[in-house]
Amino acid sequence: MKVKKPIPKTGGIDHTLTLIDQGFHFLPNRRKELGSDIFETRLMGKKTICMAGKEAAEMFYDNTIFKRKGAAPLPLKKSLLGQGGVHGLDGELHKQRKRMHLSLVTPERLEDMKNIAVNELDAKVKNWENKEQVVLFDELREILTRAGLKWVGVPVEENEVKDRTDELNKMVDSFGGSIARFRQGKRARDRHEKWLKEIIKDIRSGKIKPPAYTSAYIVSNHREPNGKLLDLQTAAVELNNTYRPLVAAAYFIIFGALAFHEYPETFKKMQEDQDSYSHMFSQEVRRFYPFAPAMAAKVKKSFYWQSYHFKKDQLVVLDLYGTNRHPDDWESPEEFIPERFKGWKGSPFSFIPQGGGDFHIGHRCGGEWLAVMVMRTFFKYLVGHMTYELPEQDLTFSLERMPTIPKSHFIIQNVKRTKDSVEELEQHVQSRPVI
Ligand code: HEM
Repeated sequence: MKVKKPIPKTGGIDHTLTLIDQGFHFLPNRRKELGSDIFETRLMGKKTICMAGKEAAEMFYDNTIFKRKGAAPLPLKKSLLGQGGVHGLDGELHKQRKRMHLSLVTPERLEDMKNIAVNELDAKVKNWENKEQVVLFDELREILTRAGLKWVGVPVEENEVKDRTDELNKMVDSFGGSIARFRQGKRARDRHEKWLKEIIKDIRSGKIKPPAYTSAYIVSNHREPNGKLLDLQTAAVELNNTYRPLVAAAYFIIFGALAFHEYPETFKKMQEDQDSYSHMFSQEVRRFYPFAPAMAAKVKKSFYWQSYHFKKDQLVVLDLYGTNRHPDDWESPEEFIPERFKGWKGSPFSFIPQGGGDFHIGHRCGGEWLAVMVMRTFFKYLVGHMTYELPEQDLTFSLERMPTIPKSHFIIQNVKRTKDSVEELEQHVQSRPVI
């Protein structure tokens, strides 16, 4: 007979409101209080095991013992993720769908994205020269929306860009427990999916002909293991999954710009970009600054791990933010040190800002290379292709809000474009693995 070790428990009845209140602090605070990387609590009325650290992540991403069906809360699916998409699939269906997603991010297509995105940025910077002030976060979200839609081959009229940007922003900003933001995110998703469904219909009927290498073409024509096309609703969710998350990179780009300001030595190092500094810096931005707090899965079949019992259908939450800062795996985790990634040979389970483990057979984010590449290119642009000043503003960000961003949204002024072309950035080939 196995000897069961009790999992430490939080007191109280249900901690959903505490989670909403404490945001990124919730899981680390409970772990500290209980002196344990694993604890049991109650969230949204359900008993939930929460855990952090490399070993816990390795177990969490083992899809022979964990499943995603029924794990993500319904509000998250109605606003941020969509219903019926790859995030919630298991087994063969997941593998098949994931292959479709990974087929979209070939090295050539990553380079395409880099070039599209940096040209969109460059075009905007020309306008910024004539503006008194620019709210960088808001502008970046529009730039990435434009770039994402162009890259996936979805046609968008100039007069639609504002609406499409607003919809993606609201979806991405919808998690974290605020009812108002959830409602906005859900309405935005409904509108956006309705628009996408018409486009997919037109692609299927041949009225719109995107190139065969684009997401618009591939997702519209993808067939399920049963040989059928994806139903329209699921196709809209999956097509959206191929560019919506790019908007999340805007959060990290702003945090990188904040790091240039708070750690001025990094600005100079980025200009020199020795030893792929831009890569190390982007990795450290993703490790150090908060975006995705945690992921949820359910136990597929009962098992023991370190003498703790995991019962079938038990809800389990992995602390992504806390794992990226776990003292067992990171030296001085609370310090911003890009050089820690020099020749980094760490574990795919200790550095998990976009999920952990394997891209192909597991749920690790399919857009990680793409996000890092766009981040690197934008950081290089910020230090080498333009100059700007920061006026007085509130650059603090609250760890109680999920997702979070500096309160001022990062205002810049006196913008000058300092190079005539972005050719140098286009030629800087970056599509290398990130893990
Ligand atoms: C900074 C930007 C991004 C962040 C923070 C981010 C974060 C994440 C996270 C936390 C997951 C869930 C991992 C899990 O289920 O355990 C995920 C999954 C996923 N992401 Fe991203 N992501 C980003 C960019 C992208 C981009 C640009 C794309 C597409 C081009 C993308 C496509 C996906 C897909 C398809 C999945 C589902 C993987 C699966 O369930 O197998 N992501 N991402």
